[in-house]
Amino acid sequence: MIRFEHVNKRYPERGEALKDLSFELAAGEMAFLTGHSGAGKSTLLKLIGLIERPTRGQVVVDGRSIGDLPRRRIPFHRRRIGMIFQDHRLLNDRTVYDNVALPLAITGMPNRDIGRRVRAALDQVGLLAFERAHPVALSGGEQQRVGIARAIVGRPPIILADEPTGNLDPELASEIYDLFERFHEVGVTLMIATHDQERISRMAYRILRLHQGRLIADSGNW
Ligand SMILES: Nc1ncnc2c1ncn2[C@@H]1O[C@H](COP(=O)(O)OP(=O)(O)OP(=O)(O)O)[C@@H](O)[C@H]1O
Repeated sequence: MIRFEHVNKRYPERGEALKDLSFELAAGEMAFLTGHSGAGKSTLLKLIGLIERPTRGQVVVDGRSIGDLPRRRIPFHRRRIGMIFQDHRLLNDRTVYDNVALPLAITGMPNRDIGRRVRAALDQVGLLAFERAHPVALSGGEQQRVGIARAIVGRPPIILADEPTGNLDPELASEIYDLFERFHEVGVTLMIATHDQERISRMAYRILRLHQGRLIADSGNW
């Protein structure tokens, strides 16, 4: 589903963020990505989402090398990926409904279909009652779940999460990880970047560990 082949990423002003990175994530697999701050976790996720492009090597998603994907194909590629960020990046002047509807609205989907999809996504994250609320009126955990609803509303086969629970207390974080496991159970491919060592060792999924841009451990290959 996702394959890195000898990938390097160099930021002109900072040097190499990823070095000779190779791994493969199978369809339906759930994996954690960990490592110190600055190890390259966000960069790796950005390469999959085509927010950044590799300097060398290939990133293959769904059997297609995305490095040379024409600009006009990028929106279609991104629609297959739900991205979740630590700071959830919600629009505070829009309702919860509008925030979740946004990725569908820009595809030109009819409003009736959008309504059905948005309510299904909000139901999955347990926020159906909040569709008219504004994000500021919600708790941190609820806001994060709105961000998750927005990521899944297009039913992407891949979910990438970058420190999705960094600002949440352990109980709220557990709720978010329960959700990820539910997505995993229905066949979504997930990669979750986190510093939360205690949780990832307890949850017993594959762990990819970066250190200074190199993959230094991969429990899937042990
Ligand atoms: N847009 C950018 N421009 C220049 N350098 C960058 C950019 N993004 C990341 N870097 C650099 O690349 C390296 C890897 O950063 P990255 O954000 O991928 O690490 P990370 O493991 O996600 O860190 P954290 O856990 O702190 O989020 C760091 O040295 C960082 O300063």
